[in-house]
Amino acid sequence: MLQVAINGYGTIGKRVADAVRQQPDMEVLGVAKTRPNFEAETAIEKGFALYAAVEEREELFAEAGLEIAGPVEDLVADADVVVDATPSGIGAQNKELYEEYDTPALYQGGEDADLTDVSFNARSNFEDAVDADHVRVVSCNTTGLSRVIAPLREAYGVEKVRATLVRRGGDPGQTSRGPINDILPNPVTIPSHHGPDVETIFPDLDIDTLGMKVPATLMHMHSLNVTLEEEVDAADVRELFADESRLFLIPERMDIDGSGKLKEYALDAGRPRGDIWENCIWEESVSTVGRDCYLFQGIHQESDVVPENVDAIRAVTGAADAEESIETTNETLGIGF
Ligand SMILES: NC(=O)C1=CN([C@@H]2O[C@H](COP(=O)(O)OP(=O)(O)OC[C@H]3O[C@@H](n4cnc5c(N)ncnc54)[C@H](OP(=O)(O)O)[C@@H]3O)[C@@H](O)[C@H]2O)C=CC1
Ligand SMILES: O=C(OP(=O)(O)O)[C@H](O)COP(=O)(O)O
Repeated sequence: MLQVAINGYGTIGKRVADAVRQQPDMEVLGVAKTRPNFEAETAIEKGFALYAAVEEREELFAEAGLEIAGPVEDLVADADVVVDATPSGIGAQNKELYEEYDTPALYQGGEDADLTDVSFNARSNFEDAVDADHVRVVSCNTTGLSRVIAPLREAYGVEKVRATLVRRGGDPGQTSRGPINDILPNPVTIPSHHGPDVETIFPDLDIDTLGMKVPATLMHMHSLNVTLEEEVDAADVRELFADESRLFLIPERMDIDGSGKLKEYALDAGRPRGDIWENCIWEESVSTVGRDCYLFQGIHQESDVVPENVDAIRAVTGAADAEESIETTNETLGIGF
């Protein structure tokens, strides 16, 4: 059994912890936090060993009646792999700690690409992360773009990708985020960081991305134009996507017209926290004009990177190959509506 440490138990960390717990070949050794808020309480209620990420704050947990298993150093020392899911920039500060204990580490998309040798997307470059010591699981948006680009490249070749990303302003719990009543070019400079980030997965890809932020919390929305190297019927592209386990083609008959109904569907389907691990591509939007392919997809920012983290754990520990890992992760989490 792989012993997995989760350092940073917030939006991503708590989801990764639950997903790891469902795997037959790994278990959660413990989770680390800096303060005894509601997430610390639920971690304890779920039976996760809770470690103090900052030694001086350990007594705050005792004052709140929460039992601490030890300092984060103990957790890192005893783990086979650590998933760092701390806020952007903190992962870079933690790298020294993981190196000190010689524990392989995964970082999240908020960290700079040059923090690690490998940026990871299970469908696209699992092998690059095999036995690596430091791997960055790319951001929710980059994951969403990579999952679509990989099969298109393999099947038809891709000349150029142009993507406009309509980004949710913040997660549902991020009460300090905005905009509240505006539409922001964000970043206003072009390309947005997403294009170069996708190139960490596909170094020779020609891609331009533009970003915006809107007053929404549920999901991101991508408008994609991919110029292929050959003319293809839209029906063939739809078939290609239908074979991809982490792409959900929303059928017209479902009458799902946006992120709100997608989330409602996920909740109705019994998904934990209403999570949607798959890219949600509107089937009717998949169109071709000559060599240009177009589509709209919704990306659930809080959860699409969760299965990717589980697969990255297997990659860095050499526990399984891509096909086996993706299959196990999909089956255990229930990926595929
Ligand atoms: N949310 C999203 O949509 C996505 C986020 N990401 C990336 O994932 C990473 C984490 O983001 P997210 O989960 O949203 O962030 P959150 O703020 O929700 O969670 C981060 C957690 O880390 C804890 N933390 C803070 N400082 C430390 C520390 N020094 N050591 C250990 N834990 C600490 C915080 O807990 P405490 O209360 O104890 O301070 C908090 O619960 C970022 O790189 C982000 O860019 C990637 C894809 C999507
Ligand atoms: O990695 C994300 O988005 P991004 O790919 O647009 O940077 C996550 O949705 C987190 O974004 P945030 O930096 O707005 O919290």
